[in-house]
Amino acid sequence: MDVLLFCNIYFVSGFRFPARPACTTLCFHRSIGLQTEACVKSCISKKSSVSKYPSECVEPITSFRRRPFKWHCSSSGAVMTSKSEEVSNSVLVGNEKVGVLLLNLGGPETLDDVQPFLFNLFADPDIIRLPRLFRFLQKPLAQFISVVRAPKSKEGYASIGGGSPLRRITDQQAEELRKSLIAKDVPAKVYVGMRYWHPFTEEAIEQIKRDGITKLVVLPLYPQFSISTSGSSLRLLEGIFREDEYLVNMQHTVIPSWYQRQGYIKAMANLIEKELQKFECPEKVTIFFSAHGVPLAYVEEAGDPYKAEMEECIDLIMEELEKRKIRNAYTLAYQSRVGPVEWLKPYTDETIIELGKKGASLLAVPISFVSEHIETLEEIDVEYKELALKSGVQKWGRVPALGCEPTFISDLADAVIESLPYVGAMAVSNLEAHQSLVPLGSVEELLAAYDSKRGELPPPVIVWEWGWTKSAETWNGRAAMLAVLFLLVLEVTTGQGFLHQWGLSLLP
Ligand SMILES: C=CC1=C(C)c2cc3[nH]c(cc4nc(cc5[nH]c(cc1n2)c(C)c5CCC(=O)O)C(CCC(=O)O)=C4C)c(C)c3C=C
Ligand SMILES: [Fe+2]
Repeated sequence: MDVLLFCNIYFVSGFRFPARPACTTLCFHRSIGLQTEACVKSCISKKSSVSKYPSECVEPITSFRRRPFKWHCSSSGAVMTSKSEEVSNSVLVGNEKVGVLLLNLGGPETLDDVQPFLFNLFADPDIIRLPRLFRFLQKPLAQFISVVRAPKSKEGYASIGGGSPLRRITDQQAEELRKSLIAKDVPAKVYVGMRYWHPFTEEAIEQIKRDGITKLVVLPLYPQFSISTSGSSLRLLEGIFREDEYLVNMQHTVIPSWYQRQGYIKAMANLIEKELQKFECPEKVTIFFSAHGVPLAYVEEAGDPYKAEMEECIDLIMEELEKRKIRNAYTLAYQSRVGPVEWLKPYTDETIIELGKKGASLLAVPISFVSEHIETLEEIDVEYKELALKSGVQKWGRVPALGCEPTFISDLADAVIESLPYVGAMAVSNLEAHQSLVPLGSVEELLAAYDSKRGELPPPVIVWEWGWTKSAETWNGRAAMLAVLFLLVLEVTTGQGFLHQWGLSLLP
């Protein structure tokens, strides 16, 4: 059986995030992203007719209270700096030192890094999710898949200069954010913590401890929340926090997603507007949003808010463009699927072919990530462009990733500043409640907040259905795994199993 298929069965069967009642603190914090009003507005005023995705909307959270406030450097009004390098990069509110932790994916810096990077990625239980009973297989499986996939990935990285630009760009973003915060009278030290490659999140945390940071804002560099990206990084962080005495006492807060922020939306609209001008007839161009995909089961079974946030984000960008009298056709598709299971649809390649048949001109907009990376530089700029031109697309263009675009960086700084008054507010109550130490609760609670309407998530497989159905596939997969496990145990304990009979005994 294809190993990826085998694993992907458990993308379906393994996921379950028990929903808990949405807590007010979670919703409250979402005010940093100005989520609810914007969402309702965008749902009411969907004017564009060519959107290919269902026009549903994230349910506004009823317990939300917008608390209008203006950031004052501290309640005492004092922002203290010191001459020492360590302290000069930190804001002291009273005696507190402030840090910002940017979370990102990380990428291989050389071709030799590719396989170990892939191993780290596939060893992540939020990327390949095995049921508890089979967790011991996570690392061997990750080893196998990473070795099998490495040659293809290496080709891609070789074609973009032999490594990922992610570390360089994220470091630049961190530096620009630091400068922007200083310019806004909020000096803070900015750290980068990658999930799958250097500098690892653990390394960033060690530095945070060495620097004696006492107030931390955690900011995933993904505009939209997904279990597989921000969720995975937050889960890791939660584990680190739980086991560390220093971190237990450090006040912190998390900005889980920020796609709805005005500054981000405006920055995206600016880039799109500028690229459209490069076409002969800008108004005839279809704006083609291409988001990184996730397996469908993440959204349908696990309640990942990623798809809903993506759609809302695009509505907000189109509304902003409309205000500028730009009323182009637009569409959203999902790219970069891995393995044979169903991912979010429509797929980018299939959509390009469809639009090519109509002779459209396309402006590709990478939407789920804020730096250039292998999937913009290779997949979009080379593979999809080639496919587009071959399929009849008239003209092709691509909007650059945001990188260090000033409006965007300034908005990230504003998000950090707006979150500061809440740093620690939740950590204390969490501590008292002996709950998660990452504010906004655990990832499960975070998801529950996004999923407030449904209350309880349906189990992955509700009832048995006859025929070639998802439930049949899942249960067959589970039965097959159990049978293999049983036979292996038999083999090892008795030395008389099927391998022995075939002359392939595991025992000497
Ligand atoms: C929001 C962005 C991303 C989501 C969602 C996401 C989910 C996801 N990814 C994989 C598998 C792979 N991703 C790889 C690289 C990669 N992924 C993202 C972003 C998201 N992934 C980025 C920005 C990058 C590129 C990093 C870089 O080095 O430039 C790779 C490795 C590259 C390759 O071999 O294609 C894999 C594999 C899964 C399975 C998944 C959801 C479950
Ligand atoms: Fe990915």
